[in-house]
Amino acid sequence: MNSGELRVEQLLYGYAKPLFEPLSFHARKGDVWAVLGRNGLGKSTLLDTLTGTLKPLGGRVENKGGIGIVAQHSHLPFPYSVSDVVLMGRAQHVKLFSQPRREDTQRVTQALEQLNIAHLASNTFSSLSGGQQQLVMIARALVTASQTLLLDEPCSALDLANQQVVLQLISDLAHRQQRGIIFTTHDPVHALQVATHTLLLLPEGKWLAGPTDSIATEENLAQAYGLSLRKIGVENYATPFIAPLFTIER
Ligand SMILES: Nc1ncnc2c1ncn2[C@@H]1O[C@H](COP(=O)(O)OP(=O)(O)OP(=O)(O)O)[C@@H](O)[C@H]1O
Repeated sequence: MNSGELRVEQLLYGYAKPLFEPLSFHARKGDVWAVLGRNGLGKSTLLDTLTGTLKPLGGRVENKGGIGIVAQHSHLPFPYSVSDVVLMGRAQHVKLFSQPRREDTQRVTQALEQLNIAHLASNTFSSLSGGQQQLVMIARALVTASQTLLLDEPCSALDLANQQVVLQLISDLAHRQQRGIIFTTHDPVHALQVATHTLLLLPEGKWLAGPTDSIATEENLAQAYGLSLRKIGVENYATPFIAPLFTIER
């Protein structure tokens, strides 16, 4: 197994009983996996199981190179500055009670610049908006050594432009740095834009996993969301949009 790989075999996960039929998929380095599915179906619980926070009820999760996670919401108990929060991502590199090296602080500055939040470096993390906090936690993930990164709804609090910044970073992390990425989202367009592979969680414990083109089809998405929808192409633009065929009654 290569660094940055994550293999899930016959995994049963959940709380009192499994949420899904045995789940198997293989995220290789350089892959971007999107996890799609309705509210409360088990996306966050899956990520918690992959990191080992939650014990599997059966089956196996194998990983090489370490797993880092960007949670949906982060509460920090002390008034840390934004740059300190990102520096925590270098914990494996900075020895306890020693000063960070120049390389560590450079990486932190670079990550803040990549996310267009360098101007917030000395602000207190808890004083930021939800979306700004989300960007800081993604910056922290950028500077970690973990070769597999899990991101729980990384775009949920972001405006349209910042969603694209984060999706571009996800793509860069996979393709340029050859990390393995798994992210959850409620927007199937995000999967179509950046995910090489998709895990689609369906009702009644069913699931589908494989290359995004073959999984995120109109038919499968309609089944997942219980809604008719169409993929609509835009000229000179690679990614189709998803339009729900739903009319609001007035
Ligand atoms: N600590 C817990 N103990 C028992 N059941 C839980 C616990 N946390 C979550 N659940 C249940 O597990 C199921 C999956 O929850 P999870 O948070 O993984 O869903 P999700 O797909 O991430 O949802 P959303 O899209 O709304 O964020 C839900 O039915 C939820 O009520």
